[in-house]
Amino acid sequence: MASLTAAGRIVVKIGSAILVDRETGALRAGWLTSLAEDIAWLKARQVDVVLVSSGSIALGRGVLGLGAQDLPLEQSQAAAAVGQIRLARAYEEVLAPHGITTAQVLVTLEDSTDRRRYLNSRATLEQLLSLGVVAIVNENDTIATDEIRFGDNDRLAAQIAVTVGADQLILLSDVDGFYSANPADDPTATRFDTIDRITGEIEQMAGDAGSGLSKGGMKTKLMAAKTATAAGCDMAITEGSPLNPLRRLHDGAAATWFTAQTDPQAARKRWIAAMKPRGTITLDAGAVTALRSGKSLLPAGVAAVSGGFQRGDAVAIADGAGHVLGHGLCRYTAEEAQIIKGRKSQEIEGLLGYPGRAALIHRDDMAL
Ligand SMILES: Nc1ncnc2c1ncn2[C@@H]1O[C@H](COP(=O)(O)OP(=O)(O)O)[C@@H](O)[C@H]1O
Ligand SMILES: N[C@@H](CCC(=O)OP(=O)(O)O)C(=O)O
Repeated sequence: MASLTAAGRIVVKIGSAILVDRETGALRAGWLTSLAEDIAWLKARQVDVVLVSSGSIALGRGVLGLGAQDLPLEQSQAAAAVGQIRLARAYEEVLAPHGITTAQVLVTLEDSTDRRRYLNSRATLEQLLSLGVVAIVNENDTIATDEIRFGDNDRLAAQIAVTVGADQLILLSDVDGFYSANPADDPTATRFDTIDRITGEIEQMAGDAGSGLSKGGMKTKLMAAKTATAAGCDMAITEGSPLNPLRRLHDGAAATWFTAQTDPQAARKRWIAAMKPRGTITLDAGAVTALRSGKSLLPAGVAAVSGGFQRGDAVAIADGAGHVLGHGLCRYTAEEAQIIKGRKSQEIEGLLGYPGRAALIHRDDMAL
């Protein structure tokens, strides 16, 4: 699981606590330089990288002398505005010596819930990736209100990972993984190497953030894991503060990996959809409605058959106007289908000389 260079696309989330020195409120410049080395190393191996970086509020509060206490919303938004410009510049400065161009992308929750905005942000990120640019994504704290905020970059990072179709999401945190209890409070807590399924029991183990600079804690990291893994993306939580954190993870540093869920049924449907159809089955109006409501295709609903397919071949499924609704695997040959089209299931045996199957295309074999 630890191989990062095997991934085509990685989203890396950098938490405030590892980017900003808690004592001084300053950016950890040496560490950021080492992160840039790791990113250049990944990109040299053809891995696309998107960064989701926290730290604007932590940096801004230092510049404005706002102290470490909880800030009212307007003050954290002002701190974010001051800190974000420094944050983006810092990434640009460390990545430019490697010949890497950076971009700043600020998003809000609405950008992922509104389909048009979602498609726009996806297109922009895709364009940046194809140009070799490393996007530095953060929440647009200055315009986000409490109701529409992600509020933590763990979930934002998972959303971005889904948006760009990443293979891996890596959360660089101040802890080296997910423990059976908050290790800051419970020294007997043990770390999970791998979590295949997030159960209620696992959720009970997640506590809040450890440092005053951070927001999410483990609760939001589990939410991120659910989003990412459901979309087929592996997610790791690892200690980010040592130098070269991505190389370390690649070399087997301690981490908790949440494994991507692969839904076999969904994967099968994608496979069917990608198959080249060997013929076309045209439906009558009743069959169109039945298929749309999730039913299998019976011979009675077939109006016409064309092509020369064998049993098990993929066929296009079309409506009476010739619009292709999807693909399916046909359980009969084209010749048999010609014979039984429009007929009731009870008639099949008499027509074909053997009992046959009730469905011409079973709903599990259909991708509409
Ligand atoms: N079950 C747990 N396992 C590990 N850490 C936990 C757990 N529950 C709560 N935590 C706390 O979560 C912190 C990491 O989250 P957070 O402070 O939000 O950091 P980040 O800046 O990386 O988002 C840890 O330092 C730890 O104190
Ligand atoms: N958008 C905020 C992110 C806050 C946040 O999620 O912090 P963290 O828990 O350290 O990842 C900022 O840049 O300060």
